Amino acid sequence: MAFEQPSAAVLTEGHATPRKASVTVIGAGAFGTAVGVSLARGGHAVTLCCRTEEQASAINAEGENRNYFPGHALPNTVSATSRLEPALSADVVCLAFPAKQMDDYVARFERDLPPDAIVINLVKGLHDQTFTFAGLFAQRLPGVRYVALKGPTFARPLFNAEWSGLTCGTSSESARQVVQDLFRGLPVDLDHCASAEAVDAVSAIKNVYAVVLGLVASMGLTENTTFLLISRIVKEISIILRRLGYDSSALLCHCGLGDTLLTGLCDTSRNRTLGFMMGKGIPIDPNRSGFLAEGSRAVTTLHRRAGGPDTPLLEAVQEILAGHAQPISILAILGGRA
Ligand SMILES: NC(=O)C1=CN([C@@H]2O[C@H](COP(=O)(O)OP(=O)(O)OC[C@H]3O[C@@H](n4cnc5c(N)ncnc54)[C@H](OP(=O)(O)O)[C@@H]3O)[C@@H](O)[C@H]2O)C=CC1
Ligand SMILES: O=C(CO)COP(=O)(O)O
Repeated sequence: MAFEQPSAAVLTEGHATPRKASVTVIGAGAFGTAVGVSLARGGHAVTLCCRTEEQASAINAEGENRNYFPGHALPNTVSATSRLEPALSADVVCLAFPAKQMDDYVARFERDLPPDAIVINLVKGLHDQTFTFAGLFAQRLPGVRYVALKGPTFARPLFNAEWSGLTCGTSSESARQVVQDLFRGLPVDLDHCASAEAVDAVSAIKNVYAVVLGLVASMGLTENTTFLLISRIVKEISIILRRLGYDSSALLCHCGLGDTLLTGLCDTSRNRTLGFMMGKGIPIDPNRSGFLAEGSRAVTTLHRRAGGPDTPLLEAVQEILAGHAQPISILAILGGRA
């Protein structure tokens, strides 16, 4: 599928009338495809960067991403490639791959990404050394205008153009403007947080607590107990954000409470499903292909950096996910006081 790339550097600071942008989305999975399709509907030219040439060729030949959205035609301004380097000169580069791949991609960005690029990070995870990906980019790619774009947004409803909310976490005013221009006219409500670190942190932390809610749901608890748990989860998340020195107002943005509830309460969530299946004693490999439950990985970093006696749910889920405690042990926490 061929299309004309719009000229480079369109959405620049101070531009009076936003023009259409070229957007690269790295990761042609569920969320990368959904975001790419949304932006294409807004008139932008989108390149999906696939892991394999086989997938890229199939998308270009068939006009659909049959691995993730079979039977759904992609807009003709979406194309696919497996060649990363040329795609990095787009106006905007979106990241939508598993968190564990971030170090590899950052190494490639150091080599091939324009130093003042705009990077929109959709990945929800933590980094062993810098904790947030915002911190990683600040350290390794300091010229890059980094945006953490996270929200209560399952891929399929976004793909289906249902109204969704996203938080634009960035300290760059020009990048914020670009994100607003990108989503103009689309069914996406954007709110803003000046701390990309806080947005990154909260969107990874909520995955861990979605596992907790899945565990407890598997034990058939009532509404009261579920919402007691939610109340305690919100307290733990705010304790963690304060302890790490992040702006806890991110909890009130779409990426905070909204995503904690979406992921923790909806069966579509992979993180909640992981907890639910563990609670039921059904063996599940959180690393198996096609089931990306980021909370299972983030929990170790989160626990090491922010765990303490005042975060007993985090302590419990870390032990359970590490195989050191039985899922039922989560119930012992519910009677305690924060
Ligand atoms: N910002 C937001 O609101 C949201 C963010 N997310 C986050 O986005 C990220 C991606 O999630 P999602 O799209 O749902 O996941 P999927 O599993 O649907 O897609 C993952 C993508 O990453 C690729 N991938 C898998 N393994 C590797 C690897 N080793 N190296 C390079 N690429 C790889 C996959 O390629 P292949 O198909 O070849 O396996 C696929 O393109 C996650 O961090 C998730 O938490 C998810 C939903 C909402
Ligand atoms: O982050 C998500 C929705 O906002 C997706 O949640 P899961 O990764 O748990 O499926």
